Amino acid sequence: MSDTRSPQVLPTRKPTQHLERYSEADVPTARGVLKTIVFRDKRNGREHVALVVGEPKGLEGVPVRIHSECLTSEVFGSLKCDCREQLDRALDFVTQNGLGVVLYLRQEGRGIGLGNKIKAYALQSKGLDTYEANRQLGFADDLRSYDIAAEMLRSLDVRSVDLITNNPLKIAGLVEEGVAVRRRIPSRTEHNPHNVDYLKTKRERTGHLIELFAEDDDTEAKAG
Ligand SMILES: Nc1nc2c(ncn2[C@@H]2O[C@H](COP(=O)(O)OP(=O)(O)OP(=O)(O)O)[C@@H](O)[C@H]2O)c(=O)[nH]1
Ligand SMILES: [Zn+2]
Repeated sequence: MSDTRSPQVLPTRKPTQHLERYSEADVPTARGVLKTIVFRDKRNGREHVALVVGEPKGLEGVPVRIHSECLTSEVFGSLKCDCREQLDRALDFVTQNGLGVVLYLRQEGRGIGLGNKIKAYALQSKGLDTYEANRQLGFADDLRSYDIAAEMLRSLDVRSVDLITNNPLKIAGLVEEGVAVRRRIPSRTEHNPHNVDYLKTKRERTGHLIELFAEDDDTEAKAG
């Protein structure tokens, strides 16, 4: 992953306080020790996790991945999306860097939940794309909110973030919640025959900054 500078936008929204910092412990993993902090949402009891490497307190430009739960890929190895690989790459990055935070948010299926995501997959197997399937089920394209992530970052006293993402709406959502985003770090993953349409749809419908093919690099190089 390499750094791509983007201008910082000033925060706009008043901070919320929905989370209780509930528990924390050091957890040994194959990549090294991850300080694991659980936050509980007082509104619904949902538990979100901050995995912390190093001491980000008071620092600017902390590498941060805000990752939305995807049980199907992360636990069962589904090839329909690139979530598991994005999580793996982000954990590689922060552990090798010796500093960084991965926020693991329980917003499965962009917020519609596991059961509805599987309903959406059933519709996709009949030809709908990921957003059309959501709409047919009566949901908006993306139900996630970034107030939770912003609150977690405030609790960790992270001053500004270098965000590991391809999603410009995620950057905008965070800034709106008062997080200073210093730059974007692209989240590069491989495509496969099962997820290539999903990745293309994200790129076309929500402007995800994904390079899928070799010619994408050529186009960018020519444009630049
Ligand atoms: N509703 C729905 N959710 C999906 C589908 N495929 C993956 N997801 C969920 O999408 C979430 C990940 O969001 P993405 O839009 O892939 O990526 P992002 O987090 O917005 O952007 P990045 O930061 O670049 O990864 C996870 O919670 C997945 O469970 C789908 O077909 N339908
Ligand atoms: Zn996924």
